Amino acid sequence: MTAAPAPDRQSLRAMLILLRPYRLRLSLAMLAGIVSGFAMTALLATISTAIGGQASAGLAHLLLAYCGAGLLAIAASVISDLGTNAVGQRLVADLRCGLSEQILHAPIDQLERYRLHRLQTVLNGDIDMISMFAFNVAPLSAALAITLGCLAWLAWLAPLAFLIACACLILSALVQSRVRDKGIAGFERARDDEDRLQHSFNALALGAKELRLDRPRRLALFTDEIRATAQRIRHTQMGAIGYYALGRSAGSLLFFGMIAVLLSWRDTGFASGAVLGSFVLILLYVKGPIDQLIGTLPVIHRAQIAFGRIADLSRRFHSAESDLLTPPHEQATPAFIGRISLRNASYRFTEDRPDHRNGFTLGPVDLDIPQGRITFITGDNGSGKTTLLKILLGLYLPQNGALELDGMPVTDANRDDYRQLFASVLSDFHLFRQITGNPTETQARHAAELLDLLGLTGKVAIREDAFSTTDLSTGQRKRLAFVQACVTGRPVLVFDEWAADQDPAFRHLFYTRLLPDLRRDGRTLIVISHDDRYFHIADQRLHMSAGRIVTTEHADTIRQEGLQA
Ligand SMILES: Nc1ncnc2c1ncn2[C@@H]1O[C@H](COP(=O)(O)OP(=O)(O)OP(=O)(O)O)[C@@H](O)[C@H]1O
Repeated sequence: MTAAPAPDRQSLRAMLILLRPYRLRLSLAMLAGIVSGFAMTALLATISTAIGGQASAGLAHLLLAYCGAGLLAIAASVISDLGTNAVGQRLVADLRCGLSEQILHAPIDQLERYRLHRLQTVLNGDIDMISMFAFNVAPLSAALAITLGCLAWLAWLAPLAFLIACACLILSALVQSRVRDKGIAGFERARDDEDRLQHSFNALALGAKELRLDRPRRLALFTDEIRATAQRIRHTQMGAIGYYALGRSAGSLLFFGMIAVLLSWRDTGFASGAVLGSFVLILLYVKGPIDQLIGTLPVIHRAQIAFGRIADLSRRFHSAESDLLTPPHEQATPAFIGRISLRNASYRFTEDRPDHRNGFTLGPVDLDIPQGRITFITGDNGSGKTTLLKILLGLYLPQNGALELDGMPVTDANRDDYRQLFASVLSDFHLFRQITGNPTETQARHAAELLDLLGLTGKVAIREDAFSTTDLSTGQRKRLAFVQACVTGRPVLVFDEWAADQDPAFRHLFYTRLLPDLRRDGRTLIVISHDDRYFHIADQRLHMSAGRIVTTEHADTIRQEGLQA
């Protein structure tokens, strides 16, 4: 697994790029926050003037200024909060949709390499972090405005005391910047561990049965992975937050020290007692916004990491196909006339698995899948049958050679139309309850017939274009997936070891009735099979070994062999 880039300038840039579409609204919300902050400062100045008795204007004037500033502070703060909330909600919704769009467009092999658990952490954890950040932006701008406004007021009130306060704040900022780097490094390590934890959570949920049966594995998963990672995250986050808390405490110490110094110089005459009183009062008030600014730093830094991860995901998924979400009526599905072919095609897994150190190369392969015929792909485990199937389905792009439909190359421009020719039941299929593409009455009737033939009547019904349930046994689920594939009306049907989970009766039915019926209907069938008893029903058999097609047999030969056997 490759680590994502560090949250340096790159992730800051990623953050700014992702925020770019919202810059106007965000700026307005921040502007409202700044107005609210300055109005609050004006309110404080009015109070300070009243306390110090420095007002040349009358009390009525002061009261008017007080009410005006107060109302403006409240109104601007409400506008700022609502504005930030709107931007935050929109940003999160857009990120969710944008990432889903990217995943729907991502080439399948890139998705497989990225891994499910890492996708889950980005889609959940990182987006949550960004929404937290978004809700902190406007209050942050108000806090900044209050801080700046108060500092300006303090400078006017007592310039010498202001210089002392500035020296103290600069020292405090230096301390904060030292702890920031340590904190960020901790957050980055914790974010890597979040990926690991999600991986373990998936094992927990998906491997529940195996874990219940296997005590050593269960203990290892819980103790060495989940507990160890959760504790490591706890320690790392605590350490990182601890650095921020340390910096904040050092800042507070300096702050209170400064107030003590100022008060102890009260009698040296650098400011009158009343002015000093107002000065300290405002200083104490401004400590709140300053703490808020400092307290939000961890959120900003963690959001920066999250923005970096999202940008990293976008960088990894490169798709040359840009219209996968175009509504169907704008897409022309090509009429399927003849054959699907591979010409000198090869594919290599670019990232080696630990159990396959030298990688796996399929091909070069030359083949033709004739229309309206049954093609079997056979061969040992690991010989490349599923990989070949994924290339034929247009899911993996051959790195060399070409995939052709009726002699015309399948390209980025027409690959998605090409894929719409297929319906499949792959070995790791996902069974959707919804029947795809609003089935017609004839299709629904066909589905009901198939459900009956496959022994599913009484278990599954069709209601409102969906199957009533998918809670079935493994073999039944595969039979239901078969029904799904057949009723789509797609011209090419693909089955990856479909019969492997079926009892002898359904296996027999599949090879001797269902496949021949589909061929009679003009469907083209590509079937991965290990059932040598039924090889004779194929019109063509491609036998694979070590990534190559080593023999291609046609109907006559296959049937002759079948008879001899
Ligand atoms: N995503 C992947 N990344 C790296 N290597 C892979 C990946 N998927 C498959 N392989 C490797 O490619 C080889 C061919 O796998 P494939 O699934 O095509 O074989 P198969 O003939 O369908 O096997 P089986 O009969 O067991 O289903 C295997 O050695 C496998 O380790």
